[in-house]
Amino acid sequence: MVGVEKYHGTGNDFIIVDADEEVPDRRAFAADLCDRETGLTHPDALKTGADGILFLALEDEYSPPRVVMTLVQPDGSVAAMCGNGARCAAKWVAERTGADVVMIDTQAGTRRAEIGDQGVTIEMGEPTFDPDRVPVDSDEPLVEETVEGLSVTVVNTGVPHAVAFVDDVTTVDVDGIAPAVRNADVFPEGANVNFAARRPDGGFDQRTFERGVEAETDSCGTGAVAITAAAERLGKVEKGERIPVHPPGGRLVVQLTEDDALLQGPVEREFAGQAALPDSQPIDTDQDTDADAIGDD
Ligand SMILES: N[C@@H](CCC[C@H](N)C(=O)O)C(=O)O
Repeated sequence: MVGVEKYHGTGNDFIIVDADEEVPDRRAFAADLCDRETGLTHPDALKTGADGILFLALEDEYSPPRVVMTLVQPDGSVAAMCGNGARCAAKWVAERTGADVVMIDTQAGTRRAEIGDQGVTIEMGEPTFDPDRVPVDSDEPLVEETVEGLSVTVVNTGVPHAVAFVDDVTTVDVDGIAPAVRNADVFPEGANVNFAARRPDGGFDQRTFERGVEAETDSCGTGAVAITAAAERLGKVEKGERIPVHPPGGRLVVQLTEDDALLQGPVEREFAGQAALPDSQPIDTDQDTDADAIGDD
């Protein structure tokens, strides 16, 4: 059995596993436990399954403490970054160490997180529209360009995102529209697909179809930052403003600075328990289970 905990950030839910646990096949483990019908459940679980598994390697000899975060998604892919996952990881470290600042090592870079009265705030790095860095198969940034019939602005906020501004997110057929955009040839590594609509409070409603989950999720932190960055690029908001972004699972706040983006919101711990390895995964104590042992898909 493997010790697991469950956290969520505005409904984007993650199973957290200490990287010291023996999990020989992380992809199979993620597919098994994240399944929304048959995956991990518990009396205190808000939902069966999860949007991914965070394998966390705590390095508490540092001050502030550091943690190496590896997100394995339900389809077995490893995402370079996850805004809500990183916020959950920061809270997990804070609960173990008492620290209110945590450094999170991700494949997209090291990110600083602060745990406080307003929830967990993470420095997400500077969003980029550079076609080589999103990446997109184009010489120019994609700003209000049509992809598979949808007008999108494309930005990397740790992972690639396409953002479509619409009048009302509630009427969008996300499952009908997003998969073709997510898989469009112009995105060599795929893209997450976001729909955003202006709110009277100056913020945005958000719905996101996530790569790796291959479904709409209740929240996406890198998506909230992508919406705000695209809005700034299009002159809808300004740097320095605190922009409320409302995914179906709650409320996030994004603030763009000259060279960074702050993402803030609540994080909840649901439960701790044990999970069985899939039948094909006998524990082999000789196997390497370092975070690096699993590569990008
Ligand atoms: N939900 C995450 C994003 C996770 C990564 C994404 N699915 C991808 O593969 O790019 C977030 O909160 O940012």
